[in-house]
Amino acid sequence: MTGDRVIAFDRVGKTFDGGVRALDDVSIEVARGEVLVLLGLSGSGKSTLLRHVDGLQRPTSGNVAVLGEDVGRLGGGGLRALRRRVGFVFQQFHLVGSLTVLENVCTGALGTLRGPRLGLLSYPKRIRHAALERLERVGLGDQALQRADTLSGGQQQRVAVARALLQKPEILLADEPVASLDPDSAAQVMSLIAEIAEEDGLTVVCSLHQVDLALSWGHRIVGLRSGRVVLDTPVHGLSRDEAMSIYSKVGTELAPVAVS
Ligand SMILES: Nc1ncnc2c1ncn2[C@@H]1O[C@H](COP(=O)(O)OP(=O)(O)OP(=O)(O)O)[C@@H](O)[C@H]1O
Repeated sequence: MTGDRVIAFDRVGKTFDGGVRALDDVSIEVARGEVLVLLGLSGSGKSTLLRHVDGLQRPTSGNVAVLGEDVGRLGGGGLRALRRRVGFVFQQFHLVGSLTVLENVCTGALGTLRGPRLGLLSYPKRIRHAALERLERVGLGDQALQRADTLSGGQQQRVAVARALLQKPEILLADEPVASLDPDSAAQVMSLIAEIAEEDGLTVVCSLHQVDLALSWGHRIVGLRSGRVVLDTPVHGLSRDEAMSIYSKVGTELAPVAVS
């Protein structure tokens, strides 16, 4: 790993109230521009790991460093500043269906604006322009003034990606961003994310359940099982069977593979 590392988990453990050990001794580093895909069974800790990157959750033990900040030690102001540099896309797109597509993208700037906003014109012109530019980038410039709930699922997720990109994040977190989409739309959204990552040098950490998409669009796969890293390897040269073995519930644990 070079000095261009933007995320570093050092022996991170997370135990929730009630005793669930969601992350167990997780150490991973992510380089700038890398597209890292998290794979693992439901409940293996993928969402919990993502939520530690922008401080939505804090480790019980170990250390999380993101963009040079020790996330566990950040206070409210520090966390808000970090979150302006880290975009998040979720499985459920979290758009406001009754608002236009463009206004939904504008809401991505709310963290930088004072006071509430009501209506598209309440956003500064520079924000509206930037939002339209992001929409064009995801291929939805023509739909800017449509209600968000008139779009297909794939289109809505592309709006959510545009919203996440509004603040020019350095890291994009995506928690099962294509789980609700049909295979074609899923491939489109993943290809879009990978393309933008490549063009902007954006670092992406994305959880997926679709191994084929992970192999097509990821640079590297980290496999989690019961909160532990059981596979950490570049996608190049990884077979589908090796990737699928993350999901086997029985048998020996896979040895973590060192990443150069
Ligand atoms: N806030 C919480 N309080 C208590 N337990 C939690 C909390 N969040 C997650 N867990 C538990 O931590 C473990 C890991 O959950 P997590 O959501 O990170 O898994 P996941 O791999 O993202 O699953 P999925 O693929 O279903 O989204 C699970 O056992 C889950 O029930």
